[in-house]
Amino acid sequence: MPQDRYLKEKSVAIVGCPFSGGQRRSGVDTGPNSLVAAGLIEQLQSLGWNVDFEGHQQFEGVNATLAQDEDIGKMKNPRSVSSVTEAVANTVEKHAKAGKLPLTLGGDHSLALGTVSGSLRAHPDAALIWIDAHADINTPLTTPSGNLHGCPVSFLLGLDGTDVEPFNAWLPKKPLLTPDRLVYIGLRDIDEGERKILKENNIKSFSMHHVDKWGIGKVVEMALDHVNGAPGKRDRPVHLSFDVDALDPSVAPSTGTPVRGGLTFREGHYICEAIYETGLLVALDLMEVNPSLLEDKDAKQTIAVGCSLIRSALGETLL
Ligand SMILES: NC(=[NH2+])NCCC[C@H](N)C(=O)O
Ligand SMILES: [Mn+2]
Ligand SMILES: [Mn+2]
Repeated sequence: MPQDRYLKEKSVAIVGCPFSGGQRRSGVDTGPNSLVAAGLIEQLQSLGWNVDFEGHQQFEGVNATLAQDEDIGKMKNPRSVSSVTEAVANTVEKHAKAGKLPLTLGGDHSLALGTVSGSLRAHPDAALIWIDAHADINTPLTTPSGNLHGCPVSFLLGLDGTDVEPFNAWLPKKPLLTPDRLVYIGLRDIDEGERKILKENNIKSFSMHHVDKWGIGKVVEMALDHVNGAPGKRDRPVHLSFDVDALDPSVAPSTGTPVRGGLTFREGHYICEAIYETGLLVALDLMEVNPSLLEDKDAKQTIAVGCSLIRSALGETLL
């Protein structure tokens, strides 16, 4: 049993975020409730975790804001995304500083601007491991869609174009994250502007090509080596942000932006297991589960996979 080095006790705080304003398909806001209704709390308790859950986040007034949230430049719903992510940052920071592991359930991936900000306030040296088909590193200038779920990482790094209203009212002037503490696994759909950003900032990225070439075991090892030094020397806290669309659509079909050629069921779970084994995990996001897409059986399958990824990241093993 690995030691959870940065946690005061074996406590997980569930931060359910019923929010969909970072993209344009409705239903992803019902993800958190579906995961909890599928028995997630009981499952984590049986793994020996204290589970702290006081109901999903309320996001006071967000529906009214969403209804009249005019674009700023290319950004869609900027005020809603900004106020929600600011609130999530405060919640995640509070739990992390209390020595608990915040588990954020999305909702769309724009929420990670909040979760990672919160983690980094509590653990300034933390590394970010981003599992996704997409890099979500567009800036307000490069975004082809205007959807802010494609942009959270650029804000975390403080890239050109991210010093914009309303976000600059709460994001720090000096970014909390540096490119050397970020690594991607699972990429297979990135935009032209993102490709340039990844290159220019030297951001370590393992695409599906690399997973095929080296296998998932080696890829996770290299990812940890990059953000966290060689085994034995690893001590940086890790924030794991998992977009369920990293998995192949045959495994996790109910998500807003599926891309074929993704991680298998086992590859996805292996990543979670290996990161748990480091004992360094301090926060986990499970994002982009959208149960309203497709048929009921696809939704059920995606929710079940979401729960089992979370269990693996929180220590479930076979033997
Ligand atoms: N979190 C996600 N599913 N992101 C998809 C982003 C898609 C595209 N790169 C965009 O910026 O619009
Ligand atoms: Mn994605
Ligand atoms: Mn994503």
